[in-house]
Amino acid sequence: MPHPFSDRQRGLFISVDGPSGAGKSTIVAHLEQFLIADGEHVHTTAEPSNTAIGRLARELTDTVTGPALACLYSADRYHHIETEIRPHLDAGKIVLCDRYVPSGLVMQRFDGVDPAFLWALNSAADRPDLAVLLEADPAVIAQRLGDRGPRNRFQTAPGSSHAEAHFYRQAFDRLVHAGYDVLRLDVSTRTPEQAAAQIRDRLHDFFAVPADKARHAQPW
Ligand SMILES: Nc1ncnc2c1ncn2[C@@H]1O[C@H](COP(=O)(O)OP(=O)(O)OP(=O)(O)O)[C@@H](O)[C@H]1O
Ligand SMILES: Cc1cn([C@H]2C[C@H](O)[C@@H](COP(=O)(O)O)O2)c(=O)[nH]c1=O
Repeated sequence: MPHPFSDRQRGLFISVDGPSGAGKSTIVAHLEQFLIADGEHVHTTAEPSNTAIGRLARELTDTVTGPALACLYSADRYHHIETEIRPHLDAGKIVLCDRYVPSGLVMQRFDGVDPAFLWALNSAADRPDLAVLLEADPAVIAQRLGDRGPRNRFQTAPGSSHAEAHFYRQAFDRLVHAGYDVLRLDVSTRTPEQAAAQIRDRLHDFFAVPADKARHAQPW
């Protein structure tokens, strides 16, 4: 049996992003349960965070647009890193984050914000040990959103699923260029359980790395 993650001196930071309705929250919940069953110490969080800045960002998303909203989300991200993500990593936990930098590179594109500006805002955020990007056929996403109902203004624009898929492809290139370890996972036909199991299997690669040599999330 490989050593449990918890043998590591510092935890692991895993982010999960992807199109609205792709299944991020459902998959993160399954992954958390799998890891807990493996005996790991897990802290699950999300962005926008459950702090004053995060709540403000969520509340203002329908009325504030463009660079102002992008700054609000990145302010929330840096505060979230400082007050929640790093402390739990320092305590040796696996931190699962539902939306992170990739969402910051994608969602504000709907308001026409320059991708270079978005990268400048987000480039100093701690790099996850693994950034999972969910992908799905835009028609499948549109169907899921139709069944569930839109939750934000980004999901109501016609063709939003195709635009979001395009923005995510560009974000993938940016992140890989910046040295992110990215796992792309197509969830068009996988169940959420299958997707979570695949992420857990990918995390097993980290077992093989001795704690003192393990890559830590570093500011980029
Ligand atoms: N792999 C899947 N196959 C079929 N349905 C799924 C799958 N994953 C999620 N769903 C369903 O799609 C809907 C959206 O899932 P979920 O809320 O987890 O997505 P999300 O990416 O977190 O959405 P949002 O970005 O809006 O928060 C839910 O009704 C969920 O049950
Ligand atoms: C991190 C982040 C989030 N958003 C927006 C996108 C959605 O409107 C909400 C999150 O909704 P969820 O159902 O809780 O996933 O926040 C954003 O615009 N930019 C960001 O960086």
